[in-house]
Amino acid sequence: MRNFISYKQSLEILEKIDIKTPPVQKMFLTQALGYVIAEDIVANHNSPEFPTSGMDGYALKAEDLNKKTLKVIDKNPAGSVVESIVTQGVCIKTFTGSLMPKGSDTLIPIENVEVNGDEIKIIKEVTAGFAVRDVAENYKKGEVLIKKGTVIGFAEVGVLASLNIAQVPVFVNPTVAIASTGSEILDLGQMQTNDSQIRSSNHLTIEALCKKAGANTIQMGIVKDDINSITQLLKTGLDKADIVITTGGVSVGDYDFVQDVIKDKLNAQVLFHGVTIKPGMHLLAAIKDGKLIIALPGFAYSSTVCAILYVLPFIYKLKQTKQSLPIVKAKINQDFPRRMPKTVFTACNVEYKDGIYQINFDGKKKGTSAILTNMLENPALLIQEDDSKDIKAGDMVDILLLNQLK
Ligand SMILES: Nc1nc2c(c(=O)[nH]1)N[C@H]1C(S)=C(S)[C@@H](COP(=O)(O)OP(=O)(O)OC[C@H]3O[C@@H](n4cnc5c(N)ncnc54)[C@H](O)[C@@H]3O)O[C@H]1N2
Ligand code: MOO
Repeated sequence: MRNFISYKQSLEILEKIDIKTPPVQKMFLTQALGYVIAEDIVANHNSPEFPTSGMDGYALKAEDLNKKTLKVIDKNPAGSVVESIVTQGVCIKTFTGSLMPKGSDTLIPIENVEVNGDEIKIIKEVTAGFAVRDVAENYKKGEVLIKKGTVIGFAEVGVLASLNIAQVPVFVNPTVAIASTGSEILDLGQMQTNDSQIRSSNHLTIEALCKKAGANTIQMGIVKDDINSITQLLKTGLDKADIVITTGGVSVGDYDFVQDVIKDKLNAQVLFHGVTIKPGMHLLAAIKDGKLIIALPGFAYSSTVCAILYVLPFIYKLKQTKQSLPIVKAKINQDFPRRMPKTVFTACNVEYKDGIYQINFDGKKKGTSAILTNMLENPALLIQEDDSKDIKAGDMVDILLLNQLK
């Protein structure tokens, strides 16, 4: 007899799994986008190192701001260091990004002066210290700029570049092996020989989700409902990957062999088999030699939802990030009664309007868990917890933003 557990319990079990810290590798900065930084990144210098001009203009002493005219004694282009010194009554033409010349403390922009030969007349005053970028305005030597566990995005790339870190220490990404089981499913391009055969989408949907989450993937393709083939496939997956995912063959049919293979052939430790969620009630999670096996149901919507709910958070965990699923509040446009004592995930459309997320079910198809097309365009999943009440139009509800999955 299957011992069903709640969604919450199933998440707790996966959260408790002890995992080894992944190895660290050095990655060229240009290749490091999306990887997870394996060390705190500390500034090894002040930025800027010296007072620097933030505008094009004339560097002078603040005490000279009330002088009628000032003599321009030199030019100070960005990229070179001017030797001349600003003394009383003189200024140096200085540009955005140039170091402030010695003796100066204020930059008067070119728009604020009239130029007559080698003299300037101030026509609009500025305050003392104007347009001078202070030492360490951007960051200070010794400051932790990027914390270990951060996913490298565009801003991290820029900050690492400004620190001249060409090789970034990152964690090796986890590897996920994916296979779909079923004697009725065909891979891309495979010849159809009878009417009951359908194209497999699951192995490719899940590969795409895992790749998006930054995992390396091993696509193992399709295998028939045959105990030996499934056993062999799972063994190969366990050899090569940190997580092995299968789809199909986990419910109660005569040909649902995946569970038997996991339990009896591999002698894996089953963490749970059966969760009170819709879709995905037959989901099975097991551990073998420190590797996680997740056997998802065959239906396309079920396997996709369950991969999002279970596989992605486990990838985040293996990657050592604090990433989590993008769950936010949204306003629902219709009543939505509670249908069953399960945690239910229903596809809806989401838009951000009038400062809040709003959901509706326009054009969403009703039927079995086979309907993957409900996840096209601007989809989200409405989450109804197992102990939740009937939802009323206008209520704020929890949704999972599918287009913001990382
Ligand atoms: N008597 C019962 N029958 C079923 C139950 C049940 O409790 N009692 N549960 C239903 C639910 S809920 C689900 S979910 C499915 C899960 O079954 P399996 O995981 O064993 O999956 P299959 O039977 O292999 O396939 C289900 C369905 O999905 C299609 N499929 C399979 N693989 C793919 C693929 N790679 N890409 C696209 N579509 C796929 C397959 O043809 C079936 O139509 O069981 C219910 N039955
Ligand atoms: O468990 Mo199934 O995934 O509900 O359709």
